[in-house]
Amino acid sequence: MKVLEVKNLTKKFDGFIAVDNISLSINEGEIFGLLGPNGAGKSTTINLIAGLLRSSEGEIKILGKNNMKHSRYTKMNIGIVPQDLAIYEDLTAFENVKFFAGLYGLRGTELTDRVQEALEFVGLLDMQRAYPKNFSGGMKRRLNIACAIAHRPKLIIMDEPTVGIDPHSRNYILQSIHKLNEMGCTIIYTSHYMEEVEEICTRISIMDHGKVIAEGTKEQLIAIITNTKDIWIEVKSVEQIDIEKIKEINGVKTVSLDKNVIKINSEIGINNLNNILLYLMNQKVEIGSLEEREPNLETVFLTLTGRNLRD
Ligand SMILES: Nc1ncnc2c1ncn2[C@@H]1O[C@H](COP(=O)(O)OP(=O)(O)OP(=O)(O)O)[C@@H](O)[C@H]1O
Repeated sequence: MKVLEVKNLTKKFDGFIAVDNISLSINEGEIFGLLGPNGAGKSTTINLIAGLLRSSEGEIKILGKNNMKHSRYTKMNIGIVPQDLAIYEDLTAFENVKFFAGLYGLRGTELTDRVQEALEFVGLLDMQRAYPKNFSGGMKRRLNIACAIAHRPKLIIMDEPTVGIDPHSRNYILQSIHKLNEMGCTIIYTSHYMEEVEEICTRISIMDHGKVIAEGTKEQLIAIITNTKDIWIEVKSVEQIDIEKIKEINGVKTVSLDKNVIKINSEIGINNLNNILLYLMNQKVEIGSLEEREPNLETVFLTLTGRNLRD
């Protein structure tokens, strides 16, 4: 069953195109990743799906129904974990989840049970009477998730839920996504962290400048650049390096600098390592280490756009 169908979706803000004619189709049970740098249009897409923004063009169907014409039905079936925390500091953890679950029409003991179930799910049941103002960033984020799931939505949308939180909470959140998925929820997960998307998502759309530039499983996306390899060279200093000169070396497809690591994507079958090293030696660059790596989604993004995901 299709949980979400997006057809030719476009959103303009005063003439600026934030989402540019994208189409997506997400099946029940998927953990779908929207990967892209800041400003790619991920949050706008999510706000359109959630019915918080009206599209300029295109159609969105959730569980087969148009999200604007059947807004109550679709809202009942979606849980949104927004990028910016949406919790009330002067309500307890319990009252926060109760407030959001109440908006979905839950009442009485069913409401109390669902609130406690959601708090238990995110590991905050012991803290139900505490006020979130005393919570760590990760705990607030987990409370935000509890608020989004208490009404047991079929589709859960998480907008960069691990930004700025400690590793313990991060792992907790990633594990909870797997658990929600095992319980039958379909998940849309946006991030500009390639590692997370690679780790948890069954299928991924790469967005840039409002467009979907590639879509598939991690393996399918990497197959786009299967005839290449990555060479990472750690150097002591980068001042003497001219990236454009390395790009001119036969077989080199992309070159980027990540602090003091030169990341080169190069065609397989062309032995150009000597030339690359020769260039660096001529520039009197001291080499710390050299590593050949399997390409990952970062390389896919760089190959497709010429830029790093986290520029
Ligand atoms: N209400 C708005 N009015 C005008 N421009 C907007 C509005 N909302 C978003 N934009 C612009 O649309 C583009 C896409 O923004 P969006 O927040 O969807 O990107 P994103 O991929 O979610 O990035 P981030 O991770 O930074 O949130 C950006 O250039 C942003 O400045």
